Amino acid sequence: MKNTFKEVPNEYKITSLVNQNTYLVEGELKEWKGATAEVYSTISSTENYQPTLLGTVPDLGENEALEALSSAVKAFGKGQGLWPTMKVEGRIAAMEKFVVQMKTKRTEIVKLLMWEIGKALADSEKEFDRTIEYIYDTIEDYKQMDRDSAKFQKNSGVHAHIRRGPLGVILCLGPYNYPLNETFALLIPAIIMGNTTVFKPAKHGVLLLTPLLEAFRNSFPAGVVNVIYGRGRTLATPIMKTGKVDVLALIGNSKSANAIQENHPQKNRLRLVLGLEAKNPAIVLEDADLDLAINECVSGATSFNGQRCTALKIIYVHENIIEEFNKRFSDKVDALKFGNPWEQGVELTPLPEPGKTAYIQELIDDATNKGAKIINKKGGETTENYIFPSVLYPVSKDMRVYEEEQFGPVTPILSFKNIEEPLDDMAESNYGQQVSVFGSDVNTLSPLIDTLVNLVCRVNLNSSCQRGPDVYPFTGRKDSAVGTLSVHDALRSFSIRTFLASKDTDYNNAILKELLDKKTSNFISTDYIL
Ligand SMILES: O=C[C@H](O)COP(=O)(O)O
Repeated sequence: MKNTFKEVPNEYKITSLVNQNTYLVEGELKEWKGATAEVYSTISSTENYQPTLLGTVPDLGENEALEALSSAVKAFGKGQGLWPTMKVEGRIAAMEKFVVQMKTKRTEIVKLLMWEIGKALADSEKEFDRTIEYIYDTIEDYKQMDRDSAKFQKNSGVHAHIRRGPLGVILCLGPYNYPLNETFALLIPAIIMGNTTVFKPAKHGVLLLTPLLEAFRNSFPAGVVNVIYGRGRTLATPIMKTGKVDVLALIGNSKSANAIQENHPQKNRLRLVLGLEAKNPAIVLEDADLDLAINECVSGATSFNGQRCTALKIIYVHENIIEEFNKRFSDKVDALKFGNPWEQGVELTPLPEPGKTAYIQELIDDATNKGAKIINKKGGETTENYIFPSVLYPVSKDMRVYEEEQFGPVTPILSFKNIEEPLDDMAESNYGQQVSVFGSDVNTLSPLIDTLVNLVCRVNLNSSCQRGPDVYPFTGRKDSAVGTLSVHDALRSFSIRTFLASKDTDYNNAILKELLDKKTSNFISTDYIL
């Protein structure tokens, strides 16, 4: 593939470096005078290819990691802190103050999203807007929490008033592919539920948080949000070793999650909220609408270059339609447009991880050495920062691309004769997030869907896999997830149901009435007196 360099339009040029020289602890943006790490984009600003320097971030060490932890521990204050005891209205006001400021940073953040992780303009804007919506929806859901779910023994002689309480100190680690939206899918519900947090952004997609640090600082009480920069393990290891982290919230891979949680001295006490790998399959049945199936499979496998945990990472096609499917799928992949994120109609964009093209090439070499072919014409063509999507067929179980989560532009295809073949593979897989099934006969689909829901957590009928809308539960079986995210579920994942109980006497009832009449009580009131 030719180098497709095009002059960067003025509005998207990097005119000044983002030199982030502070980190956020105890409500203070502390100046850092030690070592820094340079942040590069794999997108070139010049015709002769070279990565573009975007700025620097502090390369913090153990002392600063522990300082951030102490700040969060102090803010939680053994349950007595200002934030965990604050009334619902106070927390909502703080979150609203934050989101109002965040909205003013859209242009700046969208531009950094494009440069830092190569996300196309329209998708970067979508990520920003989706995150704003996520915050507002979270606030609304928080107001309504538990109003429809409390059940207590009637006529027990005891009144119960329910609330959701915080869990304590949360260590949050976000992913590079959604450095804003998925990171905030952890951080926002964790904060609003009254927890205090230490947050380390991903290596790519780190500078785009700079415009938000002041908003974090001035919206929440000191120590509620602490933001540190540096290498994940260097910072997370000493933090976990203290045993003072109550929840590890991470979106990334299970290897990192395991290594980090291992350091906690009382692992049984540590709660986990994890979004991990997936290998979501598409199953294309013989009677599928092929136009629809191919369109959905191409976008499902290639959007954001396959760097989505929800991407279609393996495709099973019935043997009677495999030839036609492969031909049309490959042609459609070859027609995808590669370019810089701000280019009109761009569908494939530079990969932010410099080593990614080599890894994808390894998977391709391994598969082709074992008998698969690259069946699309442009498959495997490279530039300095990209490798064009390869469509591999026939893929077998001894190939790495069958097993590994490629998280990049390569799509393995297998054919099947009996539906038990893909179903058995799914049952044996280490993952269990979602599946897409394409077909039209309800008599076939109905029992199939009944089985699929036992293997994964979301079945997409005649459509590709995705996380949204963000109010839907987002989780997975086996190594794909621990806990559930989404607007509604994350509030529950980051809290515990607690209640105030009192014997049904005139004396208690008088006190309760006064307590609950206070509009700002964290306890949901009379609805729950049974
Ligand atoms: O990387 C995993 C994301 O949760 C994918 O989200 P998405 O389906 O909205 O692209």
